[in-house]
Amino acid sequence: MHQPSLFNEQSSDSIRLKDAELEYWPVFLSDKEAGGYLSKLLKVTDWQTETIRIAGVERLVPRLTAWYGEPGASYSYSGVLHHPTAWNQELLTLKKQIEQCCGESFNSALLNLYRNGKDSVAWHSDDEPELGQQPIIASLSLGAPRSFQLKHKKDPHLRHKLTLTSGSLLVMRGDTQQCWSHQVPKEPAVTEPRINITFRNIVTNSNQ
Ligand SMILES: O=C(O)CCC(=O)C(=O)O
Ligand SMILES: [Fe+2]
Repeated sequence: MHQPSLFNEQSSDSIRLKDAELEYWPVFLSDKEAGGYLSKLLKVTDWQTETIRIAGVERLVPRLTAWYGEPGASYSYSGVLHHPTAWNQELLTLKKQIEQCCGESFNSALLNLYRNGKDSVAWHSDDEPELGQQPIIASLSLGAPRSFQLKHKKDPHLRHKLTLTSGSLLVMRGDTQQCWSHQVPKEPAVTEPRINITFRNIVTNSNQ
């Protein structure tokens, strides 16, 4: 289904999956705009190397991460509490554009840098209590196209795969996080970097 958006010229596709609400804008930003943001954010972002503990063993997370947002939008993942870095101009501009497009507001963003195809994110859902009951997550991709896979938690044969291209926007709503997991698998043939930014709304004392 191809629907023109009310707010910009780009059109979005609804991805029809049981127990999920997914909307995909293949060209939210032009190639040129996306390339500009990619090179700027590669440079200015406060990239961190995180560790996670799996079965008692500390391991490096196979990507770099950064957490931005309003003061107070703290978020714990992998057992660590993250305080946000203040928004920069690029992220504020993107946040505004995305908010207008999808009619939601966000107070924080998680940035992931996949340096090449050896970097990845394993199966998970973004269902931390700080994100509220039915989290709305807007995921912007810049750089190398990567595969994004979804798997139904109760019906694991139900799967879906899409390629997130540079400048694309994927919005996940409703029961998507509760009912589905997602991952970005390793793709050894990919040599170029990719940044993914997920805009999120952390429930804080002032906005609940
Ligand atoms: O890189 C992506 O497309 C997804 C990242 C992701 O799932 C996350 O940050 O929670
Ligand atoms: Fe995620």
